[in-house]
Amino acid sequence: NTYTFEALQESAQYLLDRVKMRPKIGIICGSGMEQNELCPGSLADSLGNKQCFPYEEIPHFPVSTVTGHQGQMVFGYLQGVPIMCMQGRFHYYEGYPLWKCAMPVRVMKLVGVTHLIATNAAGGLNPTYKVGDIMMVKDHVNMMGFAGNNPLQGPNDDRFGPRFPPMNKAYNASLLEIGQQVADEMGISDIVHKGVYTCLGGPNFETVAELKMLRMIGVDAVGMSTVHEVITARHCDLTVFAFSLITNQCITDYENHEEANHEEVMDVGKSRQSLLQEYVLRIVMRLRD
Ligand SMILES: Cc1cc2[nH]c(=O)nc(N)n2n1
Repeated sequence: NTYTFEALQESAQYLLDRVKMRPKIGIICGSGMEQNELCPGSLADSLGNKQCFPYEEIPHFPVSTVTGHQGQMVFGYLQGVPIMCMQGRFHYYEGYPLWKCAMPVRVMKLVGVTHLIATNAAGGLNPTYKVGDIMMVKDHVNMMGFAGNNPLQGPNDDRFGPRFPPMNKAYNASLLEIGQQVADEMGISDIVHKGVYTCLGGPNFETVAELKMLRMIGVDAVGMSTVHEVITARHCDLTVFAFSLITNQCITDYENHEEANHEEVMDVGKSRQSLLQEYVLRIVMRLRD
């Protein structure tokens, strides 16, 4: 892991020198596999007097050579609340090691962020989930970690956190409560669920056999991000809330010849954009109070 504490301090300092605000909330805007931008330009655009920093401008940030679309760190105000928002993230399937994918979380920490809201697109494995539903993550299965692929492997820097961080309370209970209350307020509790998320390396989608196995171990939604960012966030003691937009229903029987097609997934993302923004905004407002 070439991102020493000092290197990441330089990344953070670069930003701190250029923005006056000191955000306490960091948002990772999901964009699963070039699918819908969960945190569309519009969320970042709706930030008041925002400042954008393309990743390649920030010292030590990974350069997204693969995806083509340049990610950026956006600072701005959401209804008066200072926010630091990652627009576009790094994925393992693009060729970045997990510690590279998760380094922006440590930069958020060094900028002074205390709360992380992570969003992603995921396949719905729980049969009660519909395309377009939201699943608040109540727990995760670190599938890649089972094989030892972990963002924290290698020497530990105690300035970030402990060598053996607990993960039993990774997803903050009061934030989950707030997420539920906001869903109730918005009258969308019929499409908001609480479930278990797992992250696979990708880039391929899963086979039926793999999905059956994941279902057996209690997974409700499957994606290719978020777990390593949350592990890194908990390591440095950020309070975490995460949710998935269900962009397709995982096919768990051999007779069903449907396939998640890109267009359908994009439409889902677009159709849910304003609802997701409203959802995140209300949660942010509650955090401020
Ligand atoms: C972003 C995303 C969406 C899906 N759908 C799926 O069935 N399996 C996945 N791994 N992912 N990941």
